[in-house]
Amino acid sequence: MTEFKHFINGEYVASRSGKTFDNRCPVDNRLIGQVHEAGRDEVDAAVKAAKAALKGPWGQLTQAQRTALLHKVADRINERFDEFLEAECRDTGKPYSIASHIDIPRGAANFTAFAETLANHPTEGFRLDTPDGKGALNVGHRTPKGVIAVIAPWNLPLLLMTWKVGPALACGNTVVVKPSEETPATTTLLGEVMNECGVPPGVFNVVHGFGPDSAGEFLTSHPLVDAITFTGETRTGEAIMKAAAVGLRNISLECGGKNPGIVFADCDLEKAVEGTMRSAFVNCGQVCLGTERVYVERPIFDAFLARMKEEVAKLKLGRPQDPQANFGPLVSQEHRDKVLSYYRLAVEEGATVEIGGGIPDMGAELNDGAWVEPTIWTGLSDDARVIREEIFGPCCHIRPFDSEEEVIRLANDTDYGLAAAIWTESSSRAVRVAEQMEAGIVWVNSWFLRDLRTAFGGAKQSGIGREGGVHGLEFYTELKNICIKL
Ligand SMILES: NC(=O)c1ccc[n+]([C@@H]2O[C@H](COP(=O)([O-])OP(=O)(O)OC[C@H]3O[C@@H](n4cnc5c(N)ncnc54)[C@H](O)[C@@H]3O)[C@@H](O)[C@H]2O)c1
Ligand SMILES: O=C/C=C/C=C(\O)C(=O)O
Repeated sequence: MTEFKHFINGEYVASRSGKTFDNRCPVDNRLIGQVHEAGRDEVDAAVKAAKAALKGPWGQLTQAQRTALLHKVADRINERFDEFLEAECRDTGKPYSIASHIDIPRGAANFTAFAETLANHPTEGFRLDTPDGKGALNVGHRTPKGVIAVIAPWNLPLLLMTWKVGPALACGNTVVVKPSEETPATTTLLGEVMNECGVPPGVFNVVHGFGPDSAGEFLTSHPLVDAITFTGETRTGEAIMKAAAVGLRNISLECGGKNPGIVFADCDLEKAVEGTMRSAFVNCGQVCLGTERVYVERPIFDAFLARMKEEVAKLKLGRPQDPQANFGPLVSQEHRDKVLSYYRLAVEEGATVEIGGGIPDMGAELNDGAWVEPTIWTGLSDDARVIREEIFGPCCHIRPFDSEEEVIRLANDTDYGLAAAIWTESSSRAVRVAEQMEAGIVWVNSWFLRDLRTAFGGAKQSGIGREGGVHGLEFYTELKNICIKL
């Protein structure tokens, strides 16, 4: 039985209260271990350790030394690749075949990419004319923001946590991470890696627990936290924004989506099917950028739907270790209840269930797991809740459209604005439509093709701020202008 402790000031520590909660594997619902739940004491100790570390050896490192240290962290994750893979797949149930080429490599790359990008970013300078003719020089000088609270979700635990810890450390901050209560393993393991690499104590801290009235709330309301970066649901983002208002702390919020896929009749049908399949079903549909609303131009609607159904029927459900498996369970029983409630709601709202819609029979050993069938619906009205609310499961609704104008209106008719995917062989149409999408990220003839130098974030209720590349600098550093009179 594994015990997940907090990682504070370079040491694994238990909760003083002795309070723990169960960690279960969604493949078969077996108990993996016990997770210590942080109270205010542990959160306070972690934040104070992070604050103190800013003034310790970490704060004395040059940018080049920090960059080298973060490369070492990435290398060590890669050396311990199999342990990270095993831990991540045990917590989430996702197939090794997927986590081994997305989650774990990106977990390592998030350290190297941001260390390099941020180390090589020029500073701003302006020469100012003055009445005496001698002038002045303005130089932008960046310093770390301080202690960053990182609140992470469960769908891509290592990837989404390091996506924030990487740039935060590259900029010289210290962090206190609160991983999701569903997925404590890889964040805990990263503590060992930090120690092995010689990252000074207090630079990377982890506290476990839930959100409200638990570690999440204690951390985001702690007065010594200088800024909060969050990935998760929009409603949680609202709570975090309120917590950050006290003391006027900065926030970066990456929240939910209800992303459209737009398939034009002039697309390469096979490419569109392959991409839409991934965008709706990879990671059991638990990707914020995933497509839950698919709009297909009427002349190819029947052909597209038929091909999608064929491909869904071929998805291979199985244990993470099964090399053939490309579809795992949802993250938890609780999340399965939510997704199944939408499966029922879709029928009540008048959907035609084209494929799936229920619980698969996985056999005696796996039937207690959080499995659901990959599902396609048609026939819902545009105001159905299933069309408007984020489900975060392996499902999508496919609807025909007749004109570019109509599909732009439909795609944007949502409170969210995270991502969109457009499938067309016409580059002028692709650009025209992409420019009109109310979304932070638009893919043309692809999906989840990520360049870490680019801006990442959401429009409307999908978030506030942009991270990625140099964009994170605005959040992770304080920009000071130094004006030197000559
Ligand atoms: N935009 C993005 O980049 C992105 C990426 C991945 C996931 N997501 C979104 O995340 C959601 C799924 O993840 P989830 O269910 O873990 O999200 P969630 O909002 O339930 O939880 C995220 C984290 O917030 C913590 N939390 C909850 N309430 C809190 C509070 N009041 N104060 C402080 N912390 C609190 C949780 O314990 C967890 O660690 C989906 O909505 C998905 O779209 C967005
Ligand atoms: O579930 C959401 C996935 C987000 C992906 C990233 O943040 C990324 O690729 O950096």
